[in-house]
Amino acid sequence: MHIDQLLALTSEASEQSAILWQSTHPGLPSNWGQGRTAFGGITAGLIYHALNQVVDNDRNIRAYHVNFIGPVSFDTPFELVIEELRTGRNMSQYLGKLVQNDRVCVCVQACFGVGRKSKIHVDKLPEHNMAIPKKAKFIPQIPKVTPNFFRHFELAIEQGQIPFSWSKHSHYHGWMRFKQPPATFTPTHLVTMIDCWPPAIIQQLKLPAPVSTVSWDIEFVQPLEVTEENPWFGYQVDTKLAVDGYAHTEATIWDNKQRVVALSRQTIAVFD
Ligand SMILES: CCCCCCCCCCCCCCCC(=O)SCCNC(=O)CCNC(=O)[C@H](O)C(C)(C)COP(=O)(O)OP(=O)(O)OC[C@H]1O[C@@H](n2cnc3c(N)ncnc32)[C@H](O)[C@@H]1OP(=O)(O)O
Repeated sequence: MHIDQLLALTSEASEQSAILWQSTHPGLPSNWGQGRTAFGGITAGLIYHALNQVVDNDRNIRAYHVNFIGPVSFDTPFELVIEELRTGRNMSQYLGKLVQNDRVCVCVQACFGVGRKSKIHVDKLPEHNMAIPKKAKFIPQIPKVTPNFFRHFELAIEQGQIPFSWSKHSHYHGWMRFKQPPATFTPTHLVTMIDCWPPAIIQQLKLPAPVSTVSWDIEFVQPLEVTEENPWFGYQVDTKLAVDGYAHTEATIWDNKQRVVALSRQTIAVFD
């Protein structure tokens, strides 16, 4: 099922109180799965989609913190619950939860803010010299090894090796995009897509092993300006530390015009 069809299955947010909204969703098919759970990008993206229904449109997403608390089962309905924690003149902060069978599986704290005039201007954002690819690079679809959700994305890996290849590297450089273009590319699509990269450390494994993102911080440093139907986004990730079964990674995401659109940090649990 295409991402836009999945998003469209979300019910309109019903107001439970002045600060609480709830949407329902009939459940995710297993072809959006990553092992026993739903792909983290789609669950974080669905919460963003629900948030977008209630946030004032004068404010843009600034920071998005996600915790993947427990597995999301396939073909099982869930609720998307949004609570406004505070709205001021400039900023609004929300809590978003994906609740399945009365348990919180994914929890988000999101921070939206209006752009303001400021005398402070610093720009030390990184640049890259990767050329936009003509097409995706081949990644084998191996049953029980390549996660099901992976069929919805295309990657062009420029540096780093494919997962489980006993690589010495702990970084990836490259490009990503949807295999089937979304009707309109929105921040929901960006949130969904960034998580499709293999965690950089799994290229070091000799054999397949379960890996799960447990915590994810995204900072949206500039608003999206999408000018193409299905743009490539640049991605560079490095592992800062991997020890005791946890890896800590830091990534930069560029649009196809070399503008940094997001900075991303993840804590990843590896069960090797
Ligand atoms: C050669 C070419 C290849 C090409 C290939 C290309 C692409 C390759 C891309 C990869 C791309 C991935 C990257 C996506 C990133 C997300 O989308 S991950 C999905 C989002 N994250 C989640 O859903 C995590 C939700 N949280 C949790 O499930 C739990 O809190 C945690 C993180 C597993 C914590 O573990 P815990 O407290 O020990 O929990 P518990 O329920 O007891 O489970 C532990 C067991 O789960 C297993 N487990 C952990 N994660 C999973 C999983 N996803 N599925 C199944 N079992 C799992 C562990 O191995 C462990 O097993 P045992 O050792 O007990 O047998």
